[in-house]
Amino acid sequence: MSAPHDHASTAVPSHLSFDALSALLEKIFLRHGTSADVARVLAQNCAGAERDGAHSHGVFRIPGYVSTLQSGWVNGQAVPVVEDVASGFVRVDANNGFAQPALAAARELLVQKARSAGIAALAIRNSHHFAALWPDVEPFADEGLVALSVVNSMTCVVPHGADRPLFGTNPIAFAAPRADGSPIVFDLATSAIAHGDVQIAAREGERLPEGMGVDSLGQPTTDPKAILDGGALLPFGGHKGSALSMMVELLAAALTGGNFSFEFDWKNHPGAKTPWTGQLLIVIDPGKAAGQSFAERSQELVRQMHGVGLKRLPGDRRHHQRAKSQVNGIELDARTLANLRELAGE
Ligand SMILES: NC(=O)C1=CN([C@@H]2O[C@H](COP(=O)(O)OP(=O)(O)OC[C@H]3O[C@@H](n4cnc5c(N)ncnc54)[C@H](OP(=O)(O)O)[C@@H]3O)[C@@H](O)[C@H]2O)C=CC1
Ligand SMILES: O=C(O)C1=NCCCC1
Repeated sequence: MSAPHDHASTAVPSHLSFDALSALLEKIFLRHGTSADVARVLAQNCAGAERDGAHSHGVFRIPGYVSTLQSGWVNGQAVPVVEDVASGFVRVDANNGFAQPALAAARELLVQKARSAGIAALAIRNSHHFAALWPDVEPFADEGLVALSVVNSMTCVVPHGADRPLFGTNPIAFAAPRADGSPIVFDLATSAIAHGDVQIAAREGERLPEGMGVDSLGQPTTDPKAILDGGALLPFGGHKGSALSMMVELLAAALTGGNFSFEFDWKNHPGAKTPWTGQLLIVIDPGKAAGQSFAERSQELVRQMHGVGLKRLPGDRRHHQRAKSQVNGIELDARTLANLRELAGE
C-alpha cells in the first residue's frame, strides 16, 4: 500500500494504539458494506497482525479486503450458520462471508465440546480467509487448550514433481500452552514463501532468495514480479511441504465442504482477492490426555531446546514486536495512514 519514494512515505511515521488502529479499520469495513459484527472481528484481526509485525497480513491487506467487498464477491453482511453435528464436531456454513466471523460464531460451542469430549473439530465452509492463521489458534492456548488449524487458499503453488500450479499457499498453525510464558505458536505457509510476501517484495522492488518460485515458463526465478505475472510458487522443503499442502487441501476443503484451491477462478470475479475455500480447526483439552500437566511438559521441552542453544522459538519475534507496539504504539508510515484514513472517509 505504501509508495516507498514519495514525500508522504518518507515523513515521520505515526504510532497508533491497538484500539485506535482497530477503530480506524472498523470504520473502513463498515464503510465498505460489512455488518458491525464482521467489521469488529476483521478489524481486530488485522490490527493484531500489524501490531505483531505480521505485515503480510496486516494493513497491507486492507485494499484487498475493500476491492473484494466492492466486487460483491464476498457477503460482508453474512450471518454464519452453526450446526452442532456430533459430540466432537461442529460445522459452520460461513454463507459466503469471511472465515473469522464464522469461527467467532462457533467458538464457544467448540470449546465446550473440546472440554467435555477431550477433542473437538470445527469445519468451516463457504468462507474467505484473507488473514494470518495464528490469531485463530493462539487464543485457545491462552485458555489452556491445544489447537491446530489449516486453511486452503488460491492456486499458485506447483506440487513437487509437477509442472503447473495446483495447490494454494495453504498455511498450518498450531498453538499449545506452556507453564512460564506465552503459548508456543507457529503459523507457516506450506509454500516456500507466502503470496503476501511476494507481493510486498514486488512493491518494494526487492529480489527473493532462490528456490521460492518459477516464472511463466516454469524456470526458476528470484523476481517476485515474474512469479506474480504468470509464474508460481514452490512448496517449502520439496516433497515434504508438498505432502503437507496436499493434506491441507484434503482437511480444509474435502473434509469441510469448501472449494479446493484450484476450484476458484479469479478471472470470473474481477476485483476479488479472496478465494472461497474452507478451514478446519482441531481443539484438544490436554487435561483429558496426559496424566502430567501438559503446560509443565511443554515448558520442559522449551527449556531443553534453549539448553541446546536455541535462541528463537516460533512466535518469539511476534511477541517481541507485540510488546514493542504496546509500549510505542503500532508504527505506520505516513502514506499508509493517509490511505487508510481516506478509505475510512476521514
Ligand atoms: N489466509 C491464507 O490463506 C494464508 C495465510 N498465510 C499467512 O501468512 C503468514 C506468513 O507465513 P510464512 O511466510 O510461511 O511465515 P514465516 O516463514 O515468516 O514464519 C513461519 C513460522 O516460523 C517462525 N519462524 C520464522 N523464522 C524463524 C526462526 N528463524 N526461528 C524460529 N522460528 C521462526 C515464525 O514465528 P514468528 O511469527 O515469531 O516470526 C512463524 O511461526 C502466516 O501468518 C500465514 O497464516 C499464508 C498463506 C495463506
Ligand atoms: O499470503 C498468502 O499466501 C495468502 N494470504 C491470504 C489469501 C491467500 C494467500
